[in-house]
Amino acid sequence: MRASLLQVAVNEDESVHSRRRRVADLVRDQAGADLVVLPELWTTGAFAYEEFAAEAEPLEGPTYEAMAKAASDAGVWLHAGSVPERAVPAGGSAAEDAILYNTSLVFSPSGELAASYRKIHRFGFDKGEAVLMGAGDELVTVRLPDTVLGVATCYDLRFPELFRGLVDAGAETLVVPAGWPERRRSHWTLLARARAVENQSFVLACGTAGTHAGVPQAGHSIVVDPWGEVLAEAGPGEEVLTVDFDPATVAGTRERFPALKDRVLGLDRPRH
Ligand SMILES: O=C(O)CCC(=O)C(=O)O
Repeated sequence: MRASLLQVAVNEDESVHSRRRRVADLVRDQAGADLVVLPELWTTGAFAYEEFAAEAEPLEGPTYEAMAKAASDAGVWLHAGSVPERAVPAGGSAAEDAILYNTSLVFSPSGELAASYRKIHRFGFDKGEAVLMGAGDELVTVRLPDTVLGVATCYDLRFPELFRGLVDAGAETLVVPAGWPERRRSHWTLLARARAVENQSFVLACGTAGTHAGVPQAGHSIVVDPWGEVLAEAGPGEEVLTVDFDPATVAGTRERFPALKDRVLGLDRPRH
């Protein structure tokens, strides 16, 4: 299986509109890949908190439309990274009751929406995304012809129980779009490898490059195999990271080294 991770540079000198067009062309250039992956919030930048409300889109907004078309033009599965989604709860009125979510979109090679995922763990503690956006509450997996994707977003990478849930739901390839900052790059690489080893799964983690809102991005998108070996790693700038991998390695690794079978469940609750 061939995957291309598009490590997009998100800089303020490019408008959201131009970047959307540029990224759609980049996706089209990947015809021949099986899966293309984009980063988190690449339209605005993950740290451009002041842009979220202005650039938020309904689920089927301009990014959805551009990415659905790019996926079908290229004939690829596309994890289109995430967008700031503006959602109006049932019974609410559009302007006042809208909630923003950090929502990932996955398209099939015919341009149909195969899945969407609202980021569960919001980053920022008492500011930024954590206060500006709502939290998702559903785990999402996507069945491709040769593997099952489990999807998570950026800060989710720090929460191993989410990934265990994805593995329990059948995931074999964990896809993590991100806007990870350079100052914590060592955590990014370490956590991507840890999630791969402990879940005996491939990890495809795609970050952004460039600097926005004063936050230099880490780049260094990474693909890790179920044994924790790094198959490919990008540098710091905009880059297309292409890797060929065999999804059957997951079943082989889980069979030869069946650590997942030795799990003791319920340890997250006190016993006494
Ligand atoms: O956990 C981190 O260090 C970075 C997380 C982050 O930047 C995000 O989730 O947007």
